[in-house]
Amino acid sequence: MAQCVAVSDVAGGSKRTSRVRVAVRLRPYMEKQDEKVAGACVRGLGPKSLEIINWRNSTETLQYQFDVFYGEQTTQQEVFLTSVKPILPHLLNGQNACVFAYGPTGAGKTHTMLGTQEEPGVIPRAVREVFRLVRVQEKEGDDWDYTIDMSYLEIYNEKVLDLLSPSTQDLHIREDKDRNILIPGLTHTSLSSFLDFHTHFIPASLNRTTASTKLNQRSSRSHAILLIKVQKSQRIRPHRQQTGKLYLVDLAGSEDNRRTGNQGLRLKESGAINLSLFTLSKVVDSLNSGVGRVPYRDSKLTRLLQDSLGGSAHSIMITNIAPEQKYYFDTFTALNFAAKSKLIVNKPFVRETVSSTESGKRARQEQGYDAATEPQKKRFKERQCKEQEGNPGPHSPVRSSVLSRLLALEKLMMGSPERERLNLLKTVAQSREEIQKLKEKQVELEKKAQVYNTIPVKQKEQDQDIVMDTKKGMEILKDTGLPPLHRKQSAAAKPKRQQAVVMPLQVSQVQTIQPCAVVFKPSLCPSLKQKQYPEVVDGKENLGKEFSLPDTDWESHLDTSVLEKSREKILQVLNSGTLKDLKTLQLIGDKKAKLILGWREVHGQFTQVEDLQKIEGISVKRFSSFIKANILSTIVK
Ligand SMILES: Nc1ncnc2c1ncn2[C@@H]1O[C@H](COP(=O)(O)OP(=O)(O)OP(=O)(O)O)[C@@H](O)[C@H]1O
Repeated sequence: MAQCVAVSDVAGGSKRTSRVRVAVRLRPYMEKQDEKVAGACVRGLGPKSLEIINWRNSTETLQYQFDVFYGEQTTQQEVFLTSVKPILPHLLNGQNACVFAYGPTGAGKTHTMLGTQEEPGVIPRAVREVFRLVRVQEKEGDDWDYTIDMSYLEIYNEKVLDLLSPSTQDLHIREDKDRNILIPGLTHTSLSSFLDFHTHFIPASLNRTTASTKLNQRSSRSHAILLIKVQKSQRIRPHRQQTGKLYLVDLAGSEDNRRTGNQGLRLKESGAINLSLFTLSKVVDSLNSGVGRVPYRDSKLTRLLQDSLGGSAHSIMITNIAPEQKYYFDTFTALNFAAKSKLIVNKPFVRETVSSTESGKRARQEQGYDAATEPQKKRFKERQCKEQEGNPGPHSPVRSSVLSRLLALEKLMMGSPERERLNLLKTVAQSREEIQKLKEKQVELEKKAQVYNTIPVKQKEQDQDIVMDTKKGMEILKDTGLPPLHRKQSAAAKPKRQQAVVMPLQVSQVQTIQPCAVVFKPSLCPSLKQKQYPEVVDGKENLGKEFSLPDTDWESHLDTSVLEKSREKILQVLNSGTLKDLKTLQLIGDKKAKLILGWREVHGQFTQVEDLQKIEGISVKRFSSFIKANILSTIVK
């Protein structure tokens, strides 16, 4: 019978828990030219900390503390030596270990895990080290026989596919009565050396589903999980057996479909990728809070990683991030996810079996799943090694005292709720002030324009000359395409662009929709001014209140640049707004705002405002009311 023995019981030492170590790796800038122009949005502060601009308030930065921070210059060897090598000896003691690379697409996960021939990554280095450790044990002549085997699978579009025996068959994930996770039919290939591993791994890697997206020429479209199993069997009585499993996981990247340019199948793949990563984050949340059911079953990925997260494994998560401004929100999300994962506590335990009739029977049953595909296993059968799945039992309950200590730490790290609230209030107050100033400026300019209309033509011409004299004025006149009088007004009325750059870190400031100085088509100006638009109650879905311009051609009355600007602003709020920001949009109430946040979490950013129609309950008609209400409210305020 399988016995779970706590490490402390085996070693006789003090009770220890092992938490998931979290490392963050920043990849170098890919385009040096871009680096000079835009600058990085994130930077390291020390060997464990980094900072990123706070998008809510660009005068602040958010600082994060992790177990390790690897800057752009960090080599593959340093990553391996400091984060991965230390956990590998546990495999030879019947414990599990897991290394997984997380992060947005194109941030360097595959580089970290697989690397290149010149710069091999974690996978080849770790497998080589496992063989070295086993050889050392064998040389020392202990009482154990060791065997090493591998399985390699990918989760593509929520299907589990065998990469060692490629087929389109979706393998089922089963759980036995001891809550071990099994995959009947998955190939287990015995390995005799590192070279042997290479022979099987390289062609299998080519079976992995990759495709080109706008952001990454060879983007991984699946989660790849390599499983290395070390089994040891005692030669003498009582013939104990231990199994240690090493999971090496290259997760597919979280994707922002606006930037990946995904469509059709790519979009579907992306949906599956984001959904499983979303579930992964829910699992992490649930483990951290220590309450409720942990939703491992909600995705294949989390089901397979069940014993690596919150379970028995010694885990390290390497979060890969990119420095470019265009990755800002992906980086921000990845860092927050990583900060959550840091709070998980794993309690390692040894999986040990004592050879008996019962265990022998069970081992034969499990072997039945994959014996046909393993000719090399015969070599090891000579050593009379019976396979025993080494999956751990139910995940150890996270100790509440540790959790509360860690949660308190998180609170400190992320800033207290009070502080957050004050910051939000400050932002709202600043926005209101800005709106007020813009309104005043607009009134003032309208007055000037009226006075201007009463000035004799000659005087107007002189004034125009003044504008035309300056280069800037020339550009403005050219841009607006309006008669001189209007042009002059619009040029002056253009709101000062808010400084978006904070040196040395830079980020574009996200603004909630604010009234801006707008350019009406001349014919529309008087009519718009006369119209009375109903106030839409802030944060409520006022479906009954419609603007009185006709539904169909209202856009044709507006200048295209104004329309574009308004749409851009709406899109910006949709993609970056908080729940509160979203509720400032016309016709978006609490429910819709939450649906938008949920959609964003799963699918990434909206490519265009029309994407809103993909959200449940937003029909074509409702969308057209939404767009009309929001554009017009921006203009009329
Ligand atoms: N630390 C690094 N040093 C040098 N180049 C790197 C580093 N990290 C990533 N790169 C390069 O950046 C590009 C994207 O990296 P990679 O393919 O590993 O990203 P990814 O996160 O795995 O993306 P996806 O999820 O789309 O597969 C590759 O050309 C890779 O060689």
